[in-house]
Amino acid sequence: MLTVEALTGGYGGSQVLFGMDFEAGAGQAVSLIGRNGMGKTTTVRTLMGMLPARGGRIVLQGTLLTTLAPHAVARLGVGLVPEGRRVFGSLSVEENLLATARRPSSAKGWTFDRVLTLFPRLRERRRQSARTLSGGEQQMLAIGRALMTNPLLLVLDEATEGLAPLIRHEIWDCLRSLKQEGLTIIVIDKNLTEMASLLDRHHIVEKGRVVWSGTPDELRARSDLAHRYLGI
Ligand SMILES: Nc1ncnc2c1ncn2[C@@H]1O[C@H](COP(=O)(O)OP(=O)(O)OP(=O)(O)O)[C@@H](O)[C@H]1O
Repeated sequence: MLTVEALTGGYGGSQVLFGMDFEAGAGQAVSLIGRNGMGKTTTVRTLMGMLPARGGRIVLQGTLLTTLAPHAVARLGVGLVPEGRRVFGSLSVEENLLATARRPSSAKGWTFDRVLTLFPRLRERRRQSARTLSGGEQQMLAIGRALMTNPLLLVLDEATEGLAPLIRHEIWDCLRSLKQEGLTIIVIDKNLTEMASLLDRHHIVEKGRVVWSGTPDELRARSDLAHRYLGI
């Protein structure tokens, strides 16, 4: 579905990605984990076309993404829930959702009504401006906005950061049901235990490359890895 091969990139004079390699099969959920500053968000920005790749390839269902602009990547079916929940604060919940809406390609696609059914809290607050929502509600809105683009691949960068445990559980439940519907998911997150039941595979990122990958069970059995690469 998605293949990232030997990807290099960075900002101006500083190289951050030194040959990222990973895959997400159709309908799989995979993680990028690792300590701060190791290149996870930079990988996401490069995948989305927000930063140019300097080398390597990103291929989505046979299409090379590496040279495409962000709007073209989004149109091919990659939906991003960015770090820091960037919703439009002055717009209402409804306006935020309609701003990214794309006509569903099938009857099963995401519509305004379906997103509000997934997140009933947003239905109650549909006319409220986004900046007055709680952190958890803004995160639900950020996920809802990404779903309104009817993605094939959903990428979540620290989607549960700073949220209360109960709200985090709601978000994981939502991601599990999206996966059951066949969506492919990439998550960057620090909650290893909570994400385990969603994920098929973890990828540990260290200094701009994947240094280990395996199932959540395999990671659980390797406390040395968690200590060395995740600082746990
Ligand atoms: N806009 C930028 N300009 C220059 N350097 C940047 C920029 N954004 C990030 N970096 C640097 O790139 C490196 C990787 O950052 P990145 O955000 O990809 O890490 P990360 O693994 O996602 O960590 P975190 O969990 O802290 O977000 C860091 O050294 C960071 O300081």
